[in-house]
Amino acid sequence: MRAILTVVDSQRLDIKPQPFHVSTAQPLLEGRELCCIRQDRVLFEQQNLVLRAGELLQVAGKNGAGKSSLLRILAGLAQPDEGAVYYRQQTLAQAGAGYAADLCYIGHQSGIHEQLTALENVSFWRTASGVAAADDFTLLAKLGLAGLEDIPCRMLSAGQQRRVALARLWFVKRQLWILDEPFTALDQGAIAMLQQHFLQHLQSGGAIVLTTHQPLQITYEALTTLELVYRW
Ligand SMILES: Nc1ncnc2c1ncn2[C@@H]1O[C@H](COP(=O)(O)OP(=O)(O)OP(=O)(O)O)[C@@H](O)[C@H]1O
Repeated sequence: MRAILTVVDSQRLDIKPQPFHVSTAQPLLEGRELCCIRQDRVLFEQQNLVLRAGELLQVAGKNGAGKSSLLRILAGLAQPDEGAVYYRQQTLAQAGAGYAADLCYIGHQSGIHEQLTALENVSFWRTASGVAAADDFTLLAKLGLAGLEDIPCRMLSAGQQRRVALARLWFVKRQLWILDEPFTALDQGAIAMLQQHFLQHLQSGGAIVLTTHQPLQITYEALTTLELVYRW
C-alpha cells in the first residue's frame, strides 16, 4: 500500500474498483515532444511526460496556460502541432479503439444531458460502457443525490450536476482517467470523497491525469505535478 490518505470523508464508498493488469515497467501514456499553438501563441513545446499504472499526474498552471489543451491532446480529442501521444508504446492512431476502451475523459463541461434525470444519465453511461445492470439508486445515494434521482439535471445545482457527471467513475472499468478540473463546484465533502476514490483507482493499477486549481489533499508517492508556464 503506497498511499496515505490525509483527508477522508465520512461518506466512504464501498464500491471497490477491480484490479487492472499492471505493468509498472512500461509507460501507460507518454507525450513526446508535444507542441501546441493556439491563436499564434505557443502554449507549450517539446513537452514530454510519462505516466505509468498507479501514477497520478497533476497538470498545473495559470488560466490560459494550456492545461485543457494538453489534456485534450492526451485524450486524442485534438492533435498536437508537433510531437505525438503514445499509449502502451503505440501512437493513438495505432492504438485506435483500444485506447478509447481504456480511457475515461471528463472535460471541463459536466457532459451530462440536462433534459435527462440523474438516473437516466447514469443508466445511459453504464449501458454505453457495457457495464451490467447495477443499483444506480444506491450509487446516486452514495454520491449525495438521494431524492434527486428523477429530476431533470437542468434543475440540479452546479455541484449536484458535477456529482452526476462524475458518477461514471464509480462503474466504468477504464484504466486511464483524464479529468479536467474534476473538483469544480464540489463542496469539501465531495472533494474528499472523490480523492478517496482516486486512491482506490490508483491502488488497483489505474492511472490519472487531472487539472485542478486546488491543492490535492492526498499524500501519494506516485503523484507528480507538471507545471505549464503561461507564455505570451
Ligand atoms: N479551440 C481553440 N481555438 C482557439 N484557441 C483556443 C482553443 N482552445 C483553447 N484556446 C486558447 O488556448 C489558450 C489555453 O487554453 P486552455 O483552455 O488550454 O487553458 P487552461 O490552462 O486550461 O486554462 P484554465 O485554467 O482557465 O482552464 C487560451 O488562450 C485559449 O483561448
